[in-house]
Amino acid sequence: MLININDQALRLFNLRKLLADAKNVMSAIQGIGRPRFPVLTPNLKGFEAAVVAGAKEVAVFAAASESFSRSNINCSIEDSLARYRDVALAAKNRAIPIRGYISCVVGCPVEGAVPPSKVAYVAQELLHMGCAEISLGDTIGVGTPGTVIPMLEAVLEVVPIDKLAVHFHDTYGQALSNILLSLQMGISIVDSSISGLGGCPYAKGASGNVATEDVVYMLNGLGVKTNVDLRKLILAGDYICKHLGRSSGSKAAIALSRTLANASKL
Ligand SMILES: CC(C)(COP(=O)([O-])OP(=O)([O-])OC[C@H]1O[C@@H](n2cnc3c(N)ncnc32)[C@H](O)[C@@H]1OP(=O)([O-])[O-])[C@@H](O)C(=O)NCCC(=O)NCCSC(=O)C[C@@](C)(O)CC(=O)[O-]
Repeated sequence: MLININDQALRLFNLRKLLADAKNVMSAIQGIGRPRFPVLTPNLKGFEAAVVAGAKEVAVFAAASESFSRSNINCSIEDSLARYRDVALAAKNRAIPIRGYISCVVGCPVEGAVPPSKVAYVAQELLHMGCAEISLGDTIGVGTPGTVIPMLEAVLEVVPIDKLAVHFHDTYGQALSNILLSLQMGISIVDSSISGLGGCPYAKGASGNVATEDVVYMLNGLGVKTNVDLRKLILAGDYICKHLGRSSGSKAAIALSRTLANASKL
C-alpha cells in the first residue's frame, strides 16, 4: 500500500521527531567544558526552543541556491535572510553568539554550478546581520580546487578571512584537497565530522562531512599543531560507529586501526 506523504508533512514529521530528542542531546552535553555546540535554528521558534534547552550558541543555515533553500528550509533565500535577521537580533539581545552556514557554495543538486557572486552575497548578508563566523558548505561535495578557489576569492572580497570556515563534504573524495588549498589561502577554521558522519537529508546521495581523523592526520603530516590526540579521536570514532551500526568513513582511522591490530599480533 503506497501512502502518499506530501513533502510538507514529511518535513514536519522529521522536524518533530528530530526535536523530540534534541532536548535530550542538549541536557546530555550541559557542563561539557570547552567544545562549542552551536545549535542549528531555522527560525525564531527554533531559536527560542534552543535557548530554553540550554543552547549557548546558535547557527542559522542559508543556501546559495534557491532550489536548495526551498527544499531544505522551505523558503526563498531572501525570506531565509529576513528570518535570520530576526534570529540574529534575538541572539544579540541575549548575547548569544551566532554562526552562519551557507549550503551549496559550489554546486546544487538541482541547479548545478552555483555562481561565486551568489555565495559572496549571502555571506555578506550573514556577516552584516551579526554572524560571528560564516561556514561555507560544499553540501554535495562536488567542489574541486578549480571551483573552490574562485568561490573563496569572491567571498574574501566581502568577509574578513578570520570569520570564514570551510565545510566540505567528501562525496567525490575532494575534501582534503579543498581544505589544503583553503589553509594555503589563510583560512584556519575547518568543519569536519568524526568518522565522516553526517550529510544533509535534503542533498540526496551526498556523503557525510570530511572525516575529522583524516583532517587531523593530514595536519599532523604538515606539522600543524592541532592539540588533537589522533589515537583518542579514532577510539571516539570507533565508539560512535559501533553505536550507530555503521562503518567509519575515515581512511586514516581504518588504516591506523589495522596497523595497530597487526602490531599487537607481532
Ligand atoms: C525551517 C522549517 C521549520 C520550515 O518548515 P515550514 O513547514 O515552512 O514551517 P512553517 O512555519 O510553515 O510551520 C509548519 C509547522 O512547523 C512548526 N515549526 C516551524 N518551525 C519550527 C521549529 N523551529 N521548531 C519546531 N516547530 C517548528 C510550526 O509551528 C508549524 O507547526 P503547526 O502550527 O503546523 O503545528 C523546516 O523547513 C525545517 O525544519 N527545515 C530544516 C531541515 C533540516 O534540518 N535540514 C538539515 C540542516 S543541516 C544543513 O542544512 C546543511 C549544513 C548547515 O550542515 C551545511 C551544509 O550545507 O553542508
